[in-house]
Amino acid sequence: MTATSSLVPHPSTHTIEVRAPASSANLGSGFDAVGLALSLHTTVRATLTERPEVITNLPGVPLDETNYVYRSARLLADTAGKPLPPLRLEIESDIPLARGLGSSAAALIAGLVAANTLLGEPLTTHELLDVAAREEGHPDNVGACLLGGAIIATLDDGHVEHVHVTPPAHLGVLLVIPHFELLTSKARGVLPHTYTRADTVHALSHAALLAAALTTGRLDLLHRAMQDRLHQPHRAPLVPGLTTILNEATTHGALGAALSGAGPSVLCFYDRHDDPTPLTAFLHDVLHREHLHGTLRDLTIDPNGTTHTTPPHP
Ligand SMILES: Nc1ncnc2c1ncn2[C@@H]1O[C@H](COP(=O)(O)OP(=O)(O)OP(=O)(O)O)[C@@H](O)[C@H]1O
Ligand SMILES: N[C@@H](CCO)C(=O)O
Repeated sequence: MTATSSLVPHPSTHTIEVRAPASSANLGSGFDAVGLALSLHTTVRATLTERPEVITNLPGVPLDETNYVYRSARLLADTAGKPLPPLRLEIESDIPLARGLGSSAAALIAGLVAANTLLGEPLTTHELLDVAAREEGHPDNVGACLLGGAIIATLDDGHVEHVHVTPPAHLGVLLVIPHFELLTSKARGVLPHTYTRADTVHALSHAALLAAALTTGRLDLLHRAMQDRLHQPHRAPLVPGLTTILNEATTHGALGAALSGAGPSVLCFYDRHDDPTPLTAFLHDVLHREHLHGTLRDLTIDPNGTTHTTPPHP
């Protein structure tokens, strides 16, 4: 069922509920190229209405049309060349903001998908991915959020090419989520503008190995493949405990460790066939030693990506 061009809502399509997952970008060496969808979610219920309205459980985000979800819906309408009718947005999220877990990508994708559905699906899924990647500047978080599982992607001239990977079911994800925010803009601001040839060769060889490890399910390669010199060493001063976790997590049972996205969360992969107790004890110990308040979460990989449903009409 499509919305009419006069935007008079059809009773069955005037509300749409979109569920978008969290994501962890980079996985070490896949800077701006690799993303993994995780089992935390932002849910947006969007309704065509008389006046713009935003309701949310998130602290500190705008409650008007400047809200990022609303701006994303407008971006979709502008890209499709259609007017956006006033929306009521009910946003609920358990993705903590500015922790390297793709909260902004989930907000962006949820707004794009909600508006695309309400306006009669003018854009294909791949076009949505292109719009989202152009908006964020990189395809890693938005690709994983939209498609689920893991994504390996490039962004050239505004267009994404990607390979979608379903990681093995026994790949476990432990996350240290510090109780402080780190804006992506700040964590990108500390990165150098140029790199040596040695660092460039290190980066491309490890990113290639990471892509191969993910696509073939070679979990034994993750630790080596996730090694990175492009961003993590430069961001380490912003994230207490990061260097210790990167250097020592595998000796406590991790398959590999990385800064999650732009941080400050830190991700450890582990094998669900193994007992994670030594790894969780180590991570708690790092938090304690660094006097860092944070939460340890054992998450699963979201295989579905962003989904939408039309709730029953009251
Ligand atoms: N559901 C939402 N509604 C409105 N604004 C949001 C929402 N989710 C995120 N944002 C905005 O995005 C900002 C966080 O974006 P930022 O890119 O810095 O971090 P992140 O996406 O959580 O982490 P990363 O990109 O490293 O994975 C928040 O401070 C807030 O302004
Ligand atoms: N690839 C991005 C993810 C955060 O948006 C970065 O590390 O800056």
